[in-house]
Amino acid sequence: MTEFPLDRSDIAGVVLAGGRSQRMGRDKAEVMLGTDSLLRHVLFRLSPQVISVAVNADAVAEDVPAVPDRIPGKAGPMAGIHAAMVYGAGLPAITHVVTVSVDCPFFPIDLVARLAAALERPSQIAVATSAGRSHPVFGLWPVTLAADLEAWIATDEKRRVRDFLLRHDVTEVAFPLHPTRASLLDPFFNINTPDDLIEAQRWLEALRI
Ligand SMILES: Nc1nc2c(ncn2[C@@H]2O[C@H](COP(=O)(O)OP(=O)(O)OP(=O)(O)O)[C@@H](O)[C@H]2O)c(=O)[nH]1
Ligand SMILES: [Mg+2]
Repeated sequence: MTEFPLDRSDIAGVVLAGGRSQRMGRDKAEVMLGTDSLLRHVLFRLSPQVISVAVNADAVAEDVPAVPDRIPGKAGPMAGIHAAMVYGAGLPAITHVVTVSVDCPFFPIDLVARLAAALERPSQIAVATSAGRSHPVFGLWPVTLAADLEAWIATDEKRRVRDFLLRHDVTEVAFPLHPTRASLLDPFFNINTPDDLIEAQRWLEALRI
């Protein structure tokens, strides 16, 4: 039974890194931004926010558990979110998993605290928004939704995270843009291409005091 408010010890974090990185041309988890890989940036941000971390991928270079997809095929990030839910359900005392994407190194340091504070019911999902856009891979998910998500993925329509959310009780949490020395950084800035990586390097510089 979920007790509210949720506490850090109720939540496991899973980094979604199971994509093909086709636009980048090499595994985004291992791409370097400054002196660290994108995966290390994301793990540094996520680890203080949750009781334990894992990575949704077949194998991981860091010393954290790998949580492979359990559903083959074209479910995309939904397969990763499903694997995260099943993983969380198997851990003692975990009621929720938070998912973040390996290609967003600047996500908020209060992501989990704010998503958790927004939840009003055990079955509710919290997702992040910024600048009026929602970021459904940055979600806080009850692990009890795993079977429902698996059944939904198994039907043949086109599957998008947004469509799954439309069928559920969802609360959206708006995060502000982050002031830097240059201009305002969207904390969910997403690195897909080599050009995005160059832009991320500029943001990293702008964030340094
Ligand atoms: N588990 C899993 N995660 C995925 C899959 N496809 C994408 N993702 C994840 O979803 C998030 C957003 O995906 P994209 O930005 O499209 O990343 P990507 O698919 O690796 O990159 P592209 O091949 O260039 O589209 C990333 O965290 C990916 O790792 C998939 O098939 N399985
Ligand atoms: Mg993709």
